[in-house]
Amino acid sequence: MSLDQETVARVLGVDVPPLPGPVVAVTHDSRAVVPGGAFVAINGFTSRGADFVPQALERGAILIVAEEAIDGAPTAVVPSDRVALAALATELAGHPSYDLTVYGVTGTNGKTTSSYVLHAILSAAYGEAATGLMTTAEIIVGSDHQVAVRTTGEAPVVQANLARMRDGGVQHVVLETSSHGIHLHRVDGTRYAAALFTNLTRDHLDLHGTMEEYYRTKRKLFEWTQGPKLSNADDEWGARLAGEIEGTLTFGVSTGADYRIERERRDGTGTVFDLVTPGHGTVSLRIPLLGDYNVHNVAGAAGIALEMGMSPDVLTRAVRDMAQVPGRFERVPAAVERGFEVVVDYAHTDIGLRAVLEVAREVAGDGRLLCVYGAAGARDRDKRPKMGAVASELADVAIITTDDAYHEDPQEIADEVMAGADPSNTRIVLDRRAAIDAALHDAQRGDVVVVAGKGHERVQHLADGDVPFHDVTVVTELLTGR
Ligand SMILES: CC(=O)N[C@H]1[C@@H](OP(=O)(O)OP(=O)(O)OC[C@H]2O[C@@H](n3ccc(=O)[nH]c3=O)[C@H](O)[C@@H]2O)O[C@H](CO)[C@@H](O)[C@@H]1O[C@H](C)C(=O)N[C@@H](C)C(=O)N[C@H](CCC(=O)O)C(=O)O
Ligand SMILES: Nc1ncnc2c1ncn2[C@@H]1O[C@H](COP(=O)(O)OP(=O)(O)OP(=O)(O)O)[C@@H](O)[C@H]1O
Repeated sequence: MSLDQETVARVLGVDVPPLPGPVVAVTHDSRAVVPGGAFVAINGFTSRGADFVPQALERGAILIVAEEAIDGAPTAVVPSDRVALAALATELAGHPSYDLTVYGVTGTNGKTTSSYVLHAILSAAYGEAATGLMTTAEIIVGSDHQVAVRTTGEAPVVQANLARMRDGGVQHVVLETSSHGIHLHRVDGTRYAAALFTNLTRDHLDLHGTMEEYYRTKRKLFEWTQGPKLSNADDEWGARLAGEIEGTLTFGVSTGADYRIERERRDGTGTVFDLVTPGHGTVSLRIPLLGDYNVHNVAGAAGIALEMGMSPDVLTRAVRDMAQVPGRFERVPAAVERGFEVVVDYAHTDIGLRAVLEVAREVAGDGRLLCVYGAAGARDRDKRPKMGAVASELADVAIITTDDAYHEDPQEIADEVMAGADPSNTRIVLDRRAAIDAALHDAQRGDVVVVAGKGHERVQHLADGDVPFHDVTVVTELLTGR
């Protein structure tokens, strides 16, 4: 689709300079401009889009959109660059969300897992070809899986993917919606048919300033959604959300929850629990996932599915048979043959690490728990010693290694983690492959090895550049000698 000058002016609500032809595409990145495209020059956190206008023009941009006039460039001056980006991207894509049923999932933790669970239920109900998923880990369109870059991509990415889904025959889409996505207008123009809120804990305050602002940002998703809305009754902010947004139902173990979790218990490699529902009585669910938090993730997704008219039978089958979520307590099959477990998990904070190690400790039973982990560079240094303390407390053997160090020195990061650790059960092996190898050599029958921090990710970001690295692949290679 392309947009003539009149349409661009209508969509942006401002005057647009004469154009040599229709606008065929829009982007916020000068490096991605195509001839006949529009470039939205965003005033970013670190650089000014205006500085990239010459490059955009060189690449064939016919329109610049910015919050201020730019000398020598055909500019439409708009009140908000990011709002304009989303408006043009949505119009160019033909408002795809209006032809789809979009399920939004938000919250600090559990978004990706809940999104995968909901996607599994939708696939069981409507068929794989009719379902799509956009998460931190993957973008799935029918049977096509692609590794994702952002949780919620920039508006042109979100809209292009929704359009691709619509054009490919998809009808039901789960859209993991981060607070960055909402705050930075990446999902403006997207119509949500249903919304799920998992929980809210301290995070991303660099962007939102206060917890109150962080909460209000997430709440917008519920303000936009016309259809079923479900929130976590066991979470302070989730309970508040249900009280503030009319028509919001709740899930959780709390007595008053509309979808109530009861009789949760471990069952071999999974968990069994009852979901007491408002419309379908008690539904017994068996899930191949461990940990209380996953029972919450499944309960939320299940509640949304039932509210959207899916049957308890489909739901029960779907969650029983669901595949592993990439990088979330993902068990590596090659280890099982050796008589121990290797679990790859995305936990990259002290809270996440504690959650995963507690579950792994239960799985290990009388066996030992080994943990390979590290802290990322370029962000939140406070958590480093805390991660060290948690790993020493819960694991028998802890190996600190390199995560995404970015521009920082991996040794210095490791030393900061070590400062909180107990040196009697912790050592540093900076090379991530060597650290994993050391843990695998040490592991014996009945032990559990947790490789934490990078989950589904396929790249390690280091000062010298990006290096391909995928924990599950590396573990498999080391175990099978390939
Ligand atoms: C903190 C944050 O969200 N930053 C976003 C912000 O970056 P920024 O303002 O620093 O951008 P900038 O580098 O100053 O550049 C300004 C503009 O110049 C453009 N540019 C830049 C260089 C160039 O050569 N040409 C060019 O046109 C950039 O595309 C950008 O539009 O605007 C950029 C584009 O508009 C985003 O890509 C970028 O996301 C960065 C990459 C990021 O890491 N975001 C993370 C924190 C994020 O969004 N995470 C959430 C998940 C959170 C969670 O749940 O854990 C997510 O949804 O993924
Ligand atoms: N409901 C939950 N409550 C608390 N912790 C959780 C919950 N679900 C998952 N976790 C922990 O957080 C980690 C990340 O889970 P998940 O990817 O589902 O969350 P997320 O919100 O999508 O986070 P991200 O956007 O960073 O991927 C898991 O590996 C697990 O350790």
